[in-house]
Amino acid sequence: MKFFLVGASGQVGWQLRMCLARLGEVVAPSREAFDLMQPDPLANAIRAERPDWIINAAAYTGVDAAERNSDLAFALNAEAPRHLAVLASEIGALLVHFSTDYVFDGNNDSAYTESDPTGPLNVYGASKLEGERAIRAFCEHHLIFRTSWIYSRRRTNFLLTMERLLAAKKEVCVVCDQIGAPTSANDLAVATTGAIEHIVIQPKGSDLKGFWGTYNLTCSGETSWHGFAEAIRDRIGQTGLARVLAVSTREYNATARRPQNSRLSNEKFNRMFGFGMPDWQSALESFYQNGENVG
Ligand SMILES: NC(=O)C1=CN([C@@H]2O[C@H](COP(=O)(O)OP(=O)(O)OC[C@H]3O[C@@H](n4cnc5c(N)ncnc54)[C@H](OP(=O)(O)O)[C@@H]3O)[C@@H](O)[C@H]2O)C=CC1
Ligand SMILES: Cc1cn([C@H]2C[C@H](O)[C@@H](COP(=O)(O)OP(=O)(O)O[C@H]3O[C@@H](C)C(=O)[C@@H](O)[C@H]3O)O2)c(=O)[nH]c1=O
Ligand SMILES: [Mg+2]
Repeated sequence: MKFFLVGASGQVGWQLRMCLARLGEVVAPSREAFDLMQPDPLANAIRAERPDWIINAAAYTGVDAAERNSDLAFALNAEAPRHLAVLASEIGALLVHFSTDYVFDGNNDSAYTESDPTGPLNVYGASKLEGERAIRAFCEHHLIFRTSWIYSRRRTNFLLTMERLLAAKKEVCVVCDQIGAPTSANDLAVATTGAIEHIVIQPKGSDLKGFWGTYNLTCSGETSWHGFAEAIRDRIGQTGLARVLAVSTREYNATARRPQNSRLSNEKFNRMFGFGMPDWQSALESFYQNGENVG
């Protein structure tokens, strides 16, 4: 089995490259080999490789920056997935794509299910929603995993920002009124690989139709960004770290609006694939105890 992985240098892509190798050959060209903004070289590379699966872990993930770089966000998060979906259909490949809690407006009282109405509050969320729609429209055999609050040792993420601020400052102000589930890139890659494996091992001739579609996929449980920051501080366990002060979304006043409720129900994924993600606290514990890429 052959996987063509786009975005292998990102948080999720990096972990996927290692996890997917368990199931088959992973072709993961570097950014130098192609740019998602130029669809032709990428299409040629994919046609030449003829992968069984195309995995898209690339995206424009700067949430605040997207507010002023809307064209770039839509090019990478909506146009590029559309090209990949058309191509996947053309060569008969199966397509895996990732989306976000930020497709929702956050006004729900309970955890979002896959069929709840969307309503992005920011450009990043709107561009990701358009990417989802393109994939559904152009490639029937797809898996879209909506995840949230990803952290890893790579690139930029809230955990790395907190580690830096906690060591450098006396006080760090963090919003306490946005609720969601921190999710380790490693756990997400393990679960994605497990889902693919579950499909691949279905008896020959099985109808796979029921598997295709959109799934929430996050660590289980919930906290606020403030709760996450406190947990990070506790896990670091050094003395002399900054205090974590709770502030409201209004007080923090970020550039982009973000949903108050980012909770995603994982019930559909757990039911369809027969396993689930760890809770966010034990995932964070394992991240600090064991590092990434174990187990
Ligand atoms: N980060 C998060 O908290 C969350 C992320 N997601 C989604 O999960 C997926 C993975 O996110 P994450 O791992 O954090 O992303 P990262 O920002 O860590 O990585 C982005 C990847 O996209 C690649 N990329 C960006 N622009 C281009 C381009 N023009 N051509 C080719 N490749 C490009 C980057 O390559 P390069 O190294 O060359 O820049 C990198 O490999 C995305 O779909 C994201 O929307 C969903 C919810 C939460
Ligand atoms: C750095 C920082 C952020 N915050 C707030 C701002 C915001 O409401 C929240 C998170 O801020 P960040 O900018 O770190 O994270 P953000 O870029 O909003 O993270 C999002 O990224 C995209 C890609 C996703 O898909 C989402 O699931 C989510 O992970 O925490 C503080 O309150 N204090 C701080 O010191
Ligand atoms: Mg950010």
